Amino acid sequence: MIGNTYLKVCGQTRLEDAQVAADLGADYLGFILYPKSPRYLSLERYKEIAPTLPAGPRRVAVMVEPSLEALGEAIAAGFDLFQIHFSHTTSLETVRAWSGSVGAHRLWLAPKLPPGEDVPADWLPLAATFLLDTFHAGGFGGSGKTGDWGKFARHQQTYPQHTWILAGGLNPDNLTDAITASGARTVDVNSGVETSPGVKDHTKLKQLGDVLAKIG
Ligand SMILES: O=C(O)c1ccccc1NCC(=O)[C@H](O)[C@H](O)COP(=O)(O)O
Repeated sequence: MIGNTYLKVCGQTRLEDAQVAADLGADYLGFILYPKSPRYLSLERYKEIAPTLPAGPRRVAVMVEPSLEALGEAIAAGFDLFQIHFSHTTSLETVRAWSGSVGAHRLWLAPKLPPGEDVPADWLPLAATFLLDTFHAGGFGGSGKTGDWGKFARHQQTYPQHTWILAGGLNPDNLTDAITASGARTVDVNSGVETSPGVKDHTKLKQLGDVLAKIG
């Protein structure tokens, strides 16, 4: 936690970036196990670096519509939390199976919600945490574009028993406005603190830490 805000730094591929994020006070490190992502890290590579990753932050497996087998492999690799991106048309049965597999307390649901669509009430008991990312038709995450901060605020106010994570295009320049407008207590950063996909910009990360400390 930096100030009063929990921080996830996503798209980790390098030990040195994970260390800088941890030194800053990041609560979560995200590893994208999705081959189509430019920040893809194979599970094999994750297992290689896992023993030398900084001890503090919790490790989040970021997956897209995983099979139960793939989810099982991520569980076996020792991740703490499981962030699943998925189409809003995914069946309730599928979401229920993910929840049953990892447990609602370890599941972060990241639905790809088109503008105007809210999180369906049916999904709420299936995960303790929801990550609201920017909708972009061509992909599932890492868009670099900011989303609907008002929609985030409404969900967080309506369902305070859940943890809500704001994602999408956040960077040191817009973070203060984003937190003010959304009321987010947990934020996810990715391309806004990179020099290139999968490579974190240590100067921007430190700037981000300063911004969060100033917000308090
Ligand atoms: O970042 C990706 O490439 C990605 C691809 C597929 C699924 C998820 C992905 N990222 C997950 C995240 O949690 C990102 O941090 C989130 O989408 C925000 O990214 P950005 O807009 O770059 O800040």
